[in-house]
Amino acid sequence: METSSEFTPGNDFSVLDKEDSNKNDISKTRVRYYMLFLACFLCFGNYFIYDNPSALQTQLEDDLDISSFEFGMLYSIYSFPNVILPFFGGYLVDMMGVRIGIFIFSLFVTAGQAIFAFGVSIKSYPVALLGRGIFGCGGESQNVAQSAIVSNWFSGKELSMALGMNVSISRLGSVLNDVLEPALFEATGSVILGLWVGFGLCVASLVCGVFLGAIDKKRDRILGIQDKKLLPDSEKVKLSDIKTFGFSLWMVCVNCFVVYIDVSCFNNIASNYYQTRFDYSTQESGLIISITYAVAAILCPIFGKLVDKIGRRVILIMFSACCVTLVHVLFLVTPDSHKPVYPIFYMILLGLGYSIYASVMWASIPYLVEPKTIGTAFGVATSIQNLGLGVGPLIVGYIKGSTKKEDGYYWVTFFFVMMGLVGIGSAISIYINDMRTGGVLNSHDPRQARENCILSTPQLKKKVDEDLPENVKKWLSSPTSQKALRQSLVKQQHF
Ligand SMILES: C[C@H](NC(=O)[C@@H](N)CCCCN)C(=O)O
Repeated sequence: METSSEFTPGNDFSVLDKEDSNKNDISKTRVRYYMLFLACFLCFGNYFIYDNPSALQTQLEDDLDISSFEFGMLYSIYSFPNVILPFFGGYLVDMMGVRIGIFIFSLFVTAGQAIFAFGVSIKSYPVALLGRGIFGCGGESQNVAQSAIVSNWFSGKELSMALGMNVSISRLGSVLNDVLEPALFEATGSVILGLWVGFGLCVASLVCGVFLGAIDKKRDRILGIQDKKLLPDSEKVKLSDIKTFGFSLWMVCVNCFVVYIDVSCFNNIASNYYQTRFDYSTQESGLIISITYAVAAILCPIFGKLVDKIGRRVILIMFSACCVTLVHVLFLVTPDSHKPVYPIFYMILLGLGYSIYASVMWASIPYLVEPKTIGTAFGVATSIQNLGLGVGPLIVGYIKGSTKKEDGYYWVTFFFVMMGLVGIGSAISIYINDMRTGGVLNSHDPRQARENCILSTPQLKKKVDEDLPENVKKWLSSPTSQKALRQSLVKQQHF
């Protein structure tokens, strides 16, 4: 971690005066729970509409008269731009401020769904595709902005719980889509109503975003946090800040790439997988695959709270990578048969692994980078995740099409096992690096561990010895002053 900030005693003591304004910090009051409630529903519409096509696949293919490949494009056109966009989305969040980001990305999501629903209602595939593309331009970045604003309001002991709540409520959106869309189609015989319900949910999420922004602005005013546009150049986030990202952050990205291939890419093909290998009907397969996200909706906040208490983030990431890999090993050794029960339990295990992973991995990111680059870091991780979600299905499709054993699914499952092993390996490398750099991720108080680690860097010790006047050195030698200094530096986002 760079420790380049100029240390001048005058600045430092005035910094400590800010302690007073922190007494009025509304993020330390009950207001933060209203904030969390709004943040949780910010992406509800997004998750609901993302899987609209899969819930209505047969009907959409009929209505729009499209092939399976063209149907798949409804997802690809969302994913591929997101290899690039969330990175800039995160950068933009850090540069222009999270509030404007939330508003713009939510507009893209809502407008995208309106165009998609309109395209389907006039039976125009190109218009529907355009709508999915516009949704993609905001979908992932909205998620990045959600994580960034929650990380501003919750830290230390509550961050994982808060991010876990986000995933839980968002994934309820996925589950609601699985249940509601087919039911609305049954009731009306048309897919249009369900798509406009999705639009309505996106508008509701947009409204949550507006209120979220208003509360966040109030906090900034109280704390005297400057508008990003007014910050001096040295404080502004630069694209080159990405160079400050350390080994652990990049390994978390590798880990995210492979684990999400194992969870999400498998989920995309799981319906056909269960029908082909285990003879389940379409509806039965749909119900079985919804188990993963339903389990996640229940467990994510629980694991979030647990990890805030016990820390052990890297161990939990390792454990979840093991669960996910075990699921695919079990699929590999399970022979094809007629409606066996045990593969249902595999989905529960996948749900368990995914819940731990989703509530721990994303929440580890803020502790691996400087506070001013949190948005950029979430953006980079999301871009790399989308790279996996973009190429994963192509690799799976290629393997399935070019091998015969178990209808191509044997080697597909083998591929998932390999990805899982890379997940375990990268988690081990994060563990080793974390141990070498102060055990920040595994600590139950990562902020404190990071502060300790920062003040013990050789560069800072050298700076103190060489540059500071005697009276400041004396002041610095007291533990109380050191604690105050550490807290001030972190609050001032010098680190
Ligand atoms: C928490 C995690 N988030 C993501 O995977 C993001 N890429 C957002 C997905 C948004 C869906 N349209 C997750 O959901 O596991």
